[in-house]
Amino acid sequence: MVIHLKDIGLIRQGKWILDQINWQVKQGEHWVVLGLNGAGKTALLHMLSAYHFPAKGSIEVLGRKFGQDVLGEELRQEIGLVSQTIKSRFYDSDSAYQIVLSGGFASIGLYQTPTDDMRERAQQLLKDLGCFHYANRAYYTLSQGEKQRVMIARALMGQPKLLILDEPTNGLDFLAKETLLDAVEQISLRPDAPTILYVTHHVDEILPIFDKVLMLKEGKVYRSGNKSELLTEPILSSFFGTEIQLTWHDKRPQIWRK
Ligand SMILES: Nc1ncnc2c1ncn2[C@@H]1O[C@H](COP(=O)(O)OP(=O)(O)OP(=O)(O)O)[C@@H](O)[C@H]1O
Repeated sequence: MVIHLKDIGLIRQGKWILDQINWQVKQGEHWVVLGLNGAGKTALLHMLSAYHFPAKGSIEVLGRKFGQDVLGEELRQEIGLVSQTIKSRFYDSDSAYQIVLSGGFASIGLYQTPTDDMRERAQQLLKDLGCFHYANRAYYTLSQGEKQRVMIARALMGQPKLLILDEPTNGLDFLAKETLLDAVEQISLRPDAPTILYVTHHVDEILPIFDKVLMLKEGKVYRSGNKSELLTEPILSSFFGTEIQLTWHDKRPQIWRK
């Protein structure tokens, strides 16, 4: 089991921002976590990465039980997390290559000397993610879409078992978004592919590689399970609280308000 949450509740400032969360992610599955603003998606991800501890329930991630096993840094080395919060912590003057390399040490900034293997791996990842031609450019000179792909390459550097992408297409134009989604698809085909959790509020970003969907609403699991059963007009309409029309193009869903 990659993730096992049993009746999880998380309190912030006296309020249950997550409650009664039951969720199991098995090896080989790729999940989309779908929810509107404020649904609790980021809180859930931070909990999975042991930045937050639940007030109730039990949680196991990558075979580690929270509260029993040693956690924190050790667990985070096995998780590749791409989120706005992480992105804003990088030193702007570092090159794309240095930032990817730093992923091998799970550090912000490069303080240790990378091995030849690490350099080779970083270069290969930059190529795989289509970032090689700007590898030596300072991070701050990159566009949002370029930065985002560098962040994903960095997250893969530590050969994570779990890759969490938190709204990775935020601020990207149509083409940059599609390029990034192509990259996500490619990652799922790698021989060392991690389990991917893709967090979004955009239904059209649910790629065919994602078979499973966790629908979060107001801190609770609205529904979770197979995409084919959950992405229907009645379920999406009641989830979003408005009449939804759903169509599929190339195995990707699109929705409109009726
Ligand atoms: N430290 C905190 N103190 C109080 N409330 C919090 C705290 N952190 C989060 N919340 C609240 O918990 C709820 C869930 O927040 P969260 O950031 O997880 O939502 P989200 O689904 O990621 O939303 P978005 O799509 O807008 O990023 C929100 O109502 C938020 O205001």
